[in-house]
Amino acid sequence: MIEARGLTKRFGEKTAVDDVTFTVRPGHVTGFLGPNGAGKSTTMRMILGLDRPTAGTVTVAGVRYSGLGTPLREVGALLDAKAMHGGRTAHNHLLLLARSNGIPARRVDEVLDLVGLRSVARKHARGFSMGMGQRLGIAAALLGDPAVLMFDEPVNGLDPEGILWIRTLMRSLAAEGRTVFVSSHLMSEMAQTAEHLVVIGRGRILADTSVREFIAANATSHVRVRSPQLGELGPLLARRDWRVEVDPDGSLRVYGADPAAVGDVAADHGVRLHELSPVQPSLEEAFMRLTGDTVEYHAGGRPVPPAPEAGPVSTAREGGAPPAAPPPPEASSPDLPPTAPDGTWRGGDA
Ligand SMILES: Nc1ncnc2c1ncn2[C@@H]1O[C@H](COP(=O)(O)OP(=O)(O)OP(=O)(O)O)[C@@H](O)[C@H]1O
Repeated sequence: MIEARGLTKRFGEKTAVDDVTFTVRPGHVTGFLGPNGAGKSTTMRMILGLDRPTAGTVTVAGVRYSGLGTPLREVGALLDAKAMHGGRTAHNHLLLLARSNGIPARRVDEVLDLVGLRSVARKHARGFSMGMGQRLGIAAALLGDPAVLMFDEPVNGLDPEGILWIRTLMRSLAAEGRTVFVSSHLMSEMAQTAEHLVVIGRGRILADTSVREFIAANATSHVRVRSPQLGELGPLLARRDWRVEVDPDGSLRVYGADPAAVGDVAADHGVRLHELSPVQPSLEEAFMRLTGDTVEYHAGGRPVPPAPEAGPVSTAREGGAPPAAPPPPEASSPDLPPTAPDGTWRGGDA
């Protein structure tokens, strides 16, 4: 268990972590999400005693990191896989760590086996690929067989096989009853790995909830519709109590309706459909919606799709408007009547 209470870190004028309180529980993978600069690494560094909190406390198994006699036996962490001594062999690197934490030398071979590095155990780590470096970092984290594990961006730079391996490993470590806390920018990956989320933005907790509840609270399902007669169909759908948006590829998103109801409207008016499919919201969509106005570093890219006006938003939201609506379709098809500036249809008069 990791417990942060009122945890705060200021670097001069900059408040990197701002009065953060959360608990990471054993038995499932907890994802730690936030835009760049949100305060994830600083929080993890404070958990590991690498940064001293300006205020508040954080404990592992009820004890501050500095109070842990043999820390590797309590908490294993992968913060920066490149931070190891490249001049040592993988075996020696782990052996030194084991000795300084009172861990028997035989455990080195066990973890090398576990991460698949046994065959390169006597090679210098400086010659390792990114994936091998990550595996060695994970071997170090597992060395003391700790009940608490933390991984900062563990799948960074890994190939699909490596990503799958880490996902399976994290889930099995959690299934053994360990506390697994992992940060990542890869939403699709987190959606498959984590059951619980702690979301941070500009140093503050934005959400602390299950993945399922997080998606339900911050994004809404819709029906995707493609038709060669969108010019007729769009206004017909918009006359209902549904919100209809046009995607850049010319398909429609219908919020508030189920596919059967949309299909019935089309059939009643003799409109042909080429696609009618329910779309479940993704973790990425929910994350972008919740954190959109906490992002510190923006690229000039396409804004996130909006959820319906009446759609639920997280009660943990710090305030401020949801992210901007998408622009109208770039190239208007002859079959598409004009849309409103927010990309929605104005029903009733087309
Ligand atoms: N040693 C430091 N000195 C000054 N500012 C710092 C220091 N470390 C972090 N910061 C600032 O604190 C904020 C939080 O940084 P942090 O690295 O914790 O964010 P993060 O969520 O891990 O970001 P990323 O996803 O980009 O890794 C940022 O604005 C960062 O510039």
